[in-house]
Amino acid sequence: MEKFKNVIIGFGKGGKTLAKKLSSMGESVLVIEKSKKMYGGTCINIACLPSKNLILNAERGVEFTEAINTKNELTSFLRNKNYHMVADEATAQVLDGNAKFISNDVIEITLENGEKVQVTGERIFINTGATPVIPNIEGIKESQNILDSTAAMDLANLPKDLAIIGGGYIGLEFSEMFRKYGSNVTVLDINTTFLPREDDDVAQMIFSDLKDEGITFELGAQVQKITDVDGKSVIIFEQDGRTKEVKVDKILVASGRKPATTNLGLENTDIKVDDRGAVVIDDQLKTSVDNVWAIGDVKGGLQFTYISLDDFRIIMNQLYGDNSRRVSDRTIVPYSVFINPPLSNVGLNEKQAKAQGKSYKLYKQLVAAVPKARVIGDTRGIYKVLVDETTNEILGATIYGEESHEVINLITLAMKAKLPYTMLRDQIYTHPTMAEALNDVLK
Ligand SMILES: Cc1cc2nc3c(=O)[nH]c(=O)nc-3n(C[C@H](O)[C@H](O)[C@H](O)COP(=O)(O)OP(=O)(O)OC[C@H]3O[C@@H](n4cnc5c(N)ncnc54)[C@H](O)[C@@H]3O)c2cc1C
Ligand SMILES: NC(=O)c1ccc[n+]([C@@H]2O[C@H](COP(=O)([O-])OP(=O)(O)OC[C@H]3O[C@@H](n4cnc5c(N)ncnc54)[C@H](O)[C@@H]3O)[C@@H](O)[C@H]2O)c1
Repeated sequence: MEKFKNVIIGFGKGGKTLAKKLSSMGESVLVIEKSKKMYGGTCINIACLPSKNLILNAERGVEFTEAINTKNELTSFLRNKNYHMVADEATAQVLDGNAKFISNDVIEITLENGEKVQVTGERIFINTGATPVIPNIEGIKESQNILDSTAAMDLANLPKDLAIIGGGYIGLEFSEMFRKYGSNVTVLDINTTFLPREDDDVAQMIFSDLKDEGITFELGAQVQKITDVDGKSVIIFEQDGRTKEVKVDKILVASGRKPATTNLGLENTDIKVDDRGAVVIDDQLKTSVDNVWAIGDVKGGLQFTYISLDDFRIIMNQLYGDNSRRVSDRTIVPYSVFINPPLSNVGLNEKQAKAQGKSYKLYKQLVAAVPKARVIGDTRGIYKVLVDETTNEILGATIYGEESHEVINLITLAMKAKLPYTMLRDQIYTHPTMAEALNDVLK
């Protein structure tokens, strides 16, 4: 049985970065990836980058099938680049196959031709990502019109009528994207509140803007049954005690993603998983077995590419650094939902600050007051920044507005560096930019 210093299961963000780093240091590294179409992992092939490319091209008015072709060219370029980034290292190897633990330190790989090989690793890293949750709805398995986000980005034709089950990250980003390409879109969410974690005023603005774009929302919708009729699908759902239905060409299921641990053979090991199937880790990403770590979505918690990348940093710091990094020191994590304009957040919003009993000063301003928003021609949205009354440090910010996905990183930096909010207020910014709004917002 071949032994490697490092075995990485799954070509995910953290894993590939680790593979590149460790092999460039001369260590032997084996990366096992079950699909040739997934070299480089989820983000570049079927998630962040293709979806944002499609979202942008929808904004630019590109026709749907042309946009899908452009997206395919992009992913194929990135896949090839990512493969070579690892495989071209002298001490690294990429093996195509499905990996499964058969003991704490032995992994069996089923190759494409059905042949099985076993390897062992001095260190093993699980980086298998997450897969869509398919809710238990009558008829969902039988319907020919069900899509996950991957299939939705590979459609040959634009669906005239599209339903989306789930109004979270994927549901919102895809609803707007398909609407812009020309589909009639209905979003069904089981929750009665739209974006329940966001402040009510922000959620209300987004809700009204998306509805103005022509998207239909059915909140508090309990989907009961899906039936295919003449090539279309009828979705029956309960809402406020009434039975309703919607007939569509395709149904995108976007009701969450769960850690990819099924069929990984973890039952053959002492690696613990929680009741949601996530690999249980300690504060340094170690599993319950010595020398086995988990990276990225597979360990549960926040599902973002940049979290997987930061997992890589924690592991490198442990193996070759001063061993100071911990998962629990990752307290300031921003996010952006790439609707248009984007919604971005870092730290506490008002709802959370109130729930925690924090006293805060609130600075807020409508995007309409920002010159750059006029230049862009989209004045929708709001800036909200919460400041600690005693320390003057920023507790959190929500920006719904053009380029918020860039501006939020500036605020994140200020929070991380524990800068007083006055530093951002009095900063010299280039003009015209959305960032310069902080001069006025924080007054
Ligand atoms: C549509 C969509 C849009 C998203 N947009 C964003 C965004 O804008 N920004 C953001 O930060 N995040 C976004 N995310 C989330 C982001 O994609 C994930 O958090 C991130 O890709 C997780 O990376 P990872 O390192 O956990 O592993 P992944 O990149 O998921 O890699 C796991 C790899 O393991 C392989 N694998 C699985 N099981 C096995 C096995 N048994 N043997 C061998 N190989 C195996 C898989 O084929 C896969 O290539 C999005 C997700 C989706 C679905
Ligand atoms: N911009 C980004 O960073 C980005 C973009 C896309 C995805 N992602 C990541 O991918 C993950 C998965 O995205 P997602 O949108 O699938 O999950 P999500 O958790 O964001 O949203 C799931 C939604 O589905 C609803 N839901 C659940 N079960 C339902 C049911 N039976 N019927 C109707 N509605 C139901 C929930 O109420 C929720 O609103 C996210 O958690 C996020 O971390 C990130």
